[in-house]
Amino acid sequence: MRLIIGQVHRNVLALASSRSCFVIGDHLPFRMLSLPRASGFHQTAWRGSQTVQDSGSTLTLASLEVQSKADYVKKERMPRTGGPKPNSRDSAFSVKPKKVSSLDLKPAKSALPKSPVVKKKLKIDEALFSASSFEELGLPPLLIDRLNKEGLTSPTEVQSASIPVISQRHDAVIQSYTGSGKTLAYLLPILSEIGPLKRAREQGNSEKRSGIEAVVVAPSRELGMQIVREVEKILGPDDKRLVQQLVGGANRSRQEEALKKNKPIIVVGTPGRISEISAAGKLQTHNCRFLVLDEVDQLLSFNYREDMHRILEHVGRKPSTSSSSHILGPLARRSDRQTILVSATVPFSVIRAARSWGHDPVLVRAKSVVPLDSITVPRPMLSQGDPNSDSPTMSVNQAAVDSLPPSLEHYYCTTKAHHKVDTVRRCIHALEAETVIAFMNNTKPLKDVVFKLEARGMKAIELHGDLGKLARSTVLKKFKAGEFRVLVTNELSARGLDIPECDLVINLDLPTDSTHYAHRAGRTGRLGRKGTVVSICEESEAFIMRKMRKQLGVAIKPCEFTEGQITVHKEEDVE
Ligand SMILES: Nc1ncnc2c1ncn2[C@@H]1O[C@H](COP(=O)(O)OP(=O)(O)OP(=O)(O)O)[C@@H](O)[C@H]1O
Repeated sequence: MRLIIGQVHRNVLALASSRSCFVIGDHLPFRMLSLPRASGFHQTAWRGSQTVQDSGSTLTLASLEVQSKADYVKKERMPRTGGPKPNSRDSAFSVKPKKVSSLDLKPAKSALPKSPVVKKKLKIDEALFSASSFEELGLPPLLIDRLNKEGLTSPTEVQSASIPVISQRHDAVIQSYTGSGKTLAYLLPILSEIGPLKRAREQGNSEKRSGIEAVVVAPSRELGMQIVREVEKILGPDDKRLVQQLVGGANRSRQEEALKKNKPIIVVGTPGRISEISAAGKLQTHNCRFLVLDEVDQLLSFNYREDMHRILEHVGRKPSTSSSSHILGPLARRSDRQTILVSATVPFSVIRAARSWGHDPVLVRAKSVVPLDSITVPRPMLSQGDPNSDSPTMSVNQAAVDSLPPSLEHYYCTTKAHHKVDTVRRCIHALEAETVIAFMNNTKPLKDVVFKLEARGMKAIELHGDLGKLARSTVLKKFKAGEFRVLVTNELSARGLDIPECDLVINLDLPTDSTHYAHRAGRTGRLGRKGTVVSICEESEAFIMRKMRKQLGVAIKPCEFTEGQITVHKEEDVE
């Protein structure tokens, strides 16, 4: 059976008006952002303070020993005066009907294996694209040429909002749902300023810089390499040596040699490797203008504490000779670099961290830009003492809600543990899924599932941290090329991984919370394509799915797979 994913209806009038009037929150006059009029940059007609939710567990900069302003003004949430709520499903889309991106029309790459599975192309949702063009956003002509050569002709909504803000040198937190184009949302304004495609400066107005000008940090090797490919694609074959990967698991001395020989302008890597090479004195980032933390909420977690501390302390910070900077601490030197924090899930702890960098930081979403100072502590945090209030984790859930692409369908089904693999097979057949990512929590049972799927005639391959870097990239290459139908993996692949053809995500083990659910789910439905998420659990775990449905505010429908069909139950039938 085929699933029919309904078109998202859009409120034409509301959005048309949001394009013509740029209403900024009370705290930030329009001129403060000094954005080019022609940018087509806008926000919804939504005024007053915004609330971003807090995570009790995530580390803040303060806990990384970076001084924080910590001025959490406990403002009551202001009523909205009109226009759609920024995170509402409908408001996540623009109005203008547009042509399908030419990316979909691109011929298959010649590097494919000899007999690849011919997969159907999933249609990109054209509504995800912004009304403004790359030209209107003020990108330099050379950069636009390169984008066009790669089939990128229109910016997405979040790119349209981010590019002018970053070009105006604001520190920014970029939040938008998975697969909405956040990588280019920060790379394009950076590559407008550095490297061979940058905008021409008026004579006498050019800043002389040398060395590394941008550092991008990502939590996994896979995501790091994916960002490197994206930069290489834009720089083009002649200049791709100007980006250097510094991911863990790869040969460190080769990376150090490449830094010396190629003189890159941008490095992309994982926290451990970047800080390791920096500590060894082989990576000079004092002149760096941009520091990007992709998947920032994960990077600020405890695991990365020491490495992130070093990166935040060194990137874009001149070695200090005066004693004053020691007295004043990191805030005294923070204006040297522009800091960009990116994630689909932005808990309040990230907002708090970003505030400590100052430099007019703003929160950028697909249709809104607000100063961070106008964002208040979320309601559950204010009412922690209230015995009737939900726990503070409720606040993390809002971040997860914001990150879910609207084009997804969610289901769950129950089965006995030893029938799970059969259920996976029946699910894939019933949904006619061609590119499936199945998530599990542990590595050992994961290998078992691959073995059982293969034994049932389904091409499956494993991806997890026990594999070396080379093996991991080979697995991904093969899976992307269509040699395997199912990728069985763990949390390693939950963030950032971009496999546009993925039409089904299966949770073979339930994710630990709604944030993990959201990131896993986001591996499908990329760029508004259709996507389905099926969680397979035991009867005794069904309550978790019902709880998650409540927290995420999306319909996660109970279902079963029989005779090649999906049967969707009404919730009352199973409760
Ligand atoms: N303007 C554009 N036109 C066409 N395709 C685009 C455009 N911008 C980005 N894409 C493509 O959209 C896909 C998703 O982009 P990207 O990986 O940056 O999403 P994301 O928002 O960072 O997702 P996640 O939150 O999962 O990391 C990629 O394949 C990317 O090449």
